Parts: sequence; C-alpha cells; structure tokens
Amino acid sequence: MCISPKNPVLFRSALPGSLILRKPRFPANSVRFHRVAAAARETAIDLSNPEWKLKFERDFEEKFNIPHITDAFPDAEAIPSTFCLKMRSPSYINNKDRVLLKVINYSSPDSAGAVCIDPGCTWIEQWVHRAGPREKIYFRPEDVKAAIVTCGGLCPGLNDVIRHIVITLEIYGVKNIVGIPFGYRGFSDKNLPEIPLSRKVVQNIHLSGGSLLGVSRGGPTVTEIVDSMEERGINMIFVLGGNGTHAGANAIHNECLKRRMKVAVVGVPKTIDNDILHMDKTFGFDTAVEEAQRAINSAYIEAHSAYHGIGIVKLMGRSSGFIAMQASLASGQVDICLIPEVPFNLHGPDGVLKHLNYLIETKGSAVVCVAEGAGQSFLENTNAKDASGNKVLGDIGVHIQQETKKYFKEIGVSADVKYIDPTYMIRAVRANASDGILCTVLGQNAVHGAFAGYSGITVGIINNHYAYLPIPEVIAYDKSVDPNSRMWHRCLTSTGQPDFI
Ligand SMILES: Nc1ncnc2c1ncn2[C@@H]1O[C@H](COP(=O)(O)OP(=O)(O)O)[C@@H](O)[C@H]1O
Ligand SMILES: O=P(O)(O)OC[C@H]1O[C@](O)(COP(=O)(O)O)[C@@H](O)[C@@H]1O
Ligand SMILES: [Mg+2]
Repeated sequence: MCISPKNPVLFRSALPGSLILRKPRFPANSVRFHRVAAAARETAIDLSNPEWKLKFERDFEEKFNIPHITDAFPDAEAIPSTFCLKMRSPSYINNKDRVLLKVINYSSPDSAGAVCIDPGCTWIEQWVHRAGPREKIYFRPEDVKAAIVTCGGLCPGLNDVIRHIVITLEIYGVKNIVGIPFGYRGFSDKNLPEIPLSRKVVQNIHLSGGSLLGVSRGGPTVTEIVDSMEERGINMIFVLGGNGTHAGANAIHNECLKRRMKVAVVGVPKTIDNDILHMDKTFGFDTAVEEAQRAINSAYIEAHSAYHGIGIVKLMGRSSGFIAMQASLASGQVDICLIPEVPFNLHGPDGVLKHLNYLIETKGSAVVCVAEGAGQSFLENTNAKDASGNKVLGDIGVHIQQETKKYFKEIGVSADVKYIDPTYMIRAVRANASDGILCTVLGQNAVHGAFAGYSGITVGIINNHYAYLPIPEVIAYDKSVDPNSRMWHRCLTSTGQPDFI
C-alpha cells in the first residue's frame, strides 16, 4: 500500500507475517514545510511583500555573482582573447549567459523532492553564470605564472584535470606553468621544489590514477601560502580539492585582494564523496560508483556461494552516502544500504540484524552496503581529527561484521560473514570515460575562467551545462542524500529494505 503523508503509515514490514502501524520516520509534509520555512528564512524573504519573488531572484543573482578582477582593479585592461584553435576560431561565451540551477517546476510542496520558497511553491528562476571562453581576457599570457595544486584525498580524474589545465593554458600562450607538490604543503616545505609542467610532461598522465603532483591534508596557513605565491610570482592558481580545499582557495582569494595582488584563484571541485553543493556530480564520482560495483559483486558472489552467506561492503562517504546509494542502485545486488543521512538500529525488532536473519531464511544469503560515515553513534567517539581537521571515523564495516557474527551465534543460526573494504582501491583507479570527459571540460573551463578575469570561483556541471559559481556558495555546507528524494526511494525500491528504526 502507498504511504500517505497525512496519516500514520500502515505498511508491511519485511519480517514475515507482521503488519505494523508506524509513523513515517520522515513525515513528508513536515519536512517539506520545514524546507519551505528554511528556504524563506535563509533568504530573509518577506512573503507578505507582493514583490518578494522579484526580490528573491535579484538577491539570488547577487549571491551567485562571480567576483571579477575589475571589482578590485577597475582599470584592469582587457585584451582580445589569445585562445585560438588550429582549425577554426572558437565561439565565445557572453558574460551575460546564464544556466538555470533548478529545472523542475514543483506544483506543490507535497511533490517528491520538492524544495519550495513559499507554501504555494511558486516557480522562481535561479540563474548561475555560464562557463567557457570569453572574447576579452584580463591576463597577458607572457605575464602569467600559473600554478596547479591538488589537495585532500585522492580521487579518480585528478590527472585528467591537471592535463587539461596545462594543455589549455598552453593554447592561450602561457609558458610558465608549475605544479605545487603535495597539496598546500608544497607552498611551505622548502624541500619540495615546484614541478615544471608542459603538454609534453602531462601528455599521458591521465592513463593512471592518483595525482602527478601528490596530495596532502593540513599544511601551511593562508598567510604563508599567499607569501609563497608572492615570492614565486604566481598570478593564476588552480586549486583541485574538496570543501576544505575550496575554503582555503576562497581565503587565498580574499588574502590576495587584501594585498592588492592581481591573481586569479579558480577551484575545480574534487571529491568522490560528491558532497559539493549545486552540481550534478563531481569528477571521479562516476568512476567510484563503477569501481564500487566490483566490490559489491564480489561480496554477492561470496555470499551467494556460501551456506547462509552474508557479504558486507564498506564504501567511502564521510558524511554523505552518495557512493553507497548509487553503487547499490547500479549493482542491483544489495539487500541493505546504510548511509549517514538515514539513522538505523542494528539490534531490536526493527534492526538490521533481524532483517538479515529474515533474508537468510527467505533468500539464503544477503549483501549489505554501508557508507563509512553511517552508524557512527554505535562506535566509540575518540574526538580524533586528521591534519585538515576532519573527524576520524570509526570503522562501521568491522563493527557490523562483528555484531552480525555475534548475533547469528546467539540465535544459533549458522552464518558465513565476509567483509570487504575496497575504499582505497576505489579512490586510486583512473577515471572512466564519462569522468574523463567531465575532467576535460572542467579543466578547460577553469582556465577560461581565470583568463576571463574571474577569481574566487569554481566550476561545475549543472543540469548538463557548465557553470562558474562563487566558492562560498558551493561549500556553505556539505551536500548530502535527501532521504525524501526520489533517488533514495529508488534505492529502497531496489533493495527492498524496511526502515531500521
Ligand atoms: N577552512 C579552511 N580554511 C583554509 N584551508 C582549509 C580549510 N579546511 C581545510 N583546509 C585545507 O585544505 C586542504 C584539504 O582539506 P581536506 O579537508 O583535507 O580535503 P578536501 O579539500 O578534499 O575536503 C588541507 O591542506 C587543509 O589544510
Ligand atoms: O584516509 P584519508 O586520506 O583521510 O581519506 C579518507 C576520506 O577521503 C574521502 O574519500 C574523501 O574525502 P575528501 O573529499 O576530503 O578528500 C572520504 O570519504 C574519506 O573519509
Ligand atoms: Mg572534505
């Protein structure tokens, strides 16, 4: 039966024979109204003002405006673009071109996944800046010293992005291109020399995973980084990293402005967790999902071939379960998908373990896919942080494995439990074809953005189009799986799992 948001929910638990009355854990209406209220609050919209829609759209345009060199240097000279292709002259993007951020016109807040500004769910246009080459540029290629730095954890596609930044810079005519070794650390560690980059150096780097430049967490302060940039004469910097790296990039941009340095700081979002706001996806995510399927398939084969086999796979996702959700959906072999956004119990009548027993009784085997950030409340909180200040997580995969073994022993049912942790294997692979294309376009657009004179921006794919966004807007908070979204519900449809609360 269908779940009505208006009533308590009657639905059949996956446990045999039990028809139970439950309140929906995510009462759709209240969540949606909460979202309406939150959106209105966030934008300080006075809905009683008849002009509120116009005002919202104007405020949005302002918020998503992308900082330009001329904001601080009104006299900065614009010259005709030096970006030229051998075969033909390129077509340019007009600075006024925009990409629509939200493309669904929800007719009511009850509509699945609806995010509304007002209770009537009025259609509001939210436009962001279109990425690509501009006719006028604000840097003379011969005056440019461009640097590339890759920070945070590894991610498939880093080399592809580096490669295309270098190739595109050369097409503009830049000769002085360097890589900063091992993330922000390379700015302060005197034992780590710059890596000279050219088309020749980067020609084949996309054929392997990892980063040609190396990565790191932690490192120097923003002041030290900008001191070092000043010393080295860097006036264009491409920063590849996640939310932490982008917070750093934005601080670098602000510090450069404070020092009146004419520098373009451009980010390219990198995280297999896919937790960056507003974009369809970040590069490396598709590859990670594809690779994760291999681990899930192995867990399935192991579980399916064993008597009462249970396969458990842990996938990355510090605070968001995108990889676990998408890999579960893609594989079609997962019975239970656990993500940080959706609380669950292991024990008790509605817990995961009881359901595992049901699966063993009915199917003979089961596969669990768990995101690393899920179920952290079951584990000891050590308060430990990594060098970047990220919380060090406990191993939920090991915990579920141990609890599963214990549980089946206690109830006297034999169970053959296998645990696979493929996390670092997934991160280290080279980008697949779709990520390869994404990386190519992002790398090229990062260079176009810098030459166009933008700074403090990042580049992303939005509704299949490429856009520039101001950094603060993409890192305001971590993007996470919406438990009310169609995608999570599709995942639940695929696994057939009940609520574990
Ligand atoms: N709020 C911040 N301000 C400035 N730099 C930051 C900030 N957060 C993280 N960083 C720096 O960014 C780099 C990468 O951050 P990290 O969180 O490890 O990875 P990611 O960028 O993938 O989220 C590290 O060198 C870290 O010191
Ligand atoms: O062992 P490391 O290098 O700290 O990486 C672990 C983390 O890297 C990630 O894959 C991605 O994190 P970043 O986006 O911060 O690089 C997380 O899912 C995971 O918690
Ligand atoms: Mg991060």
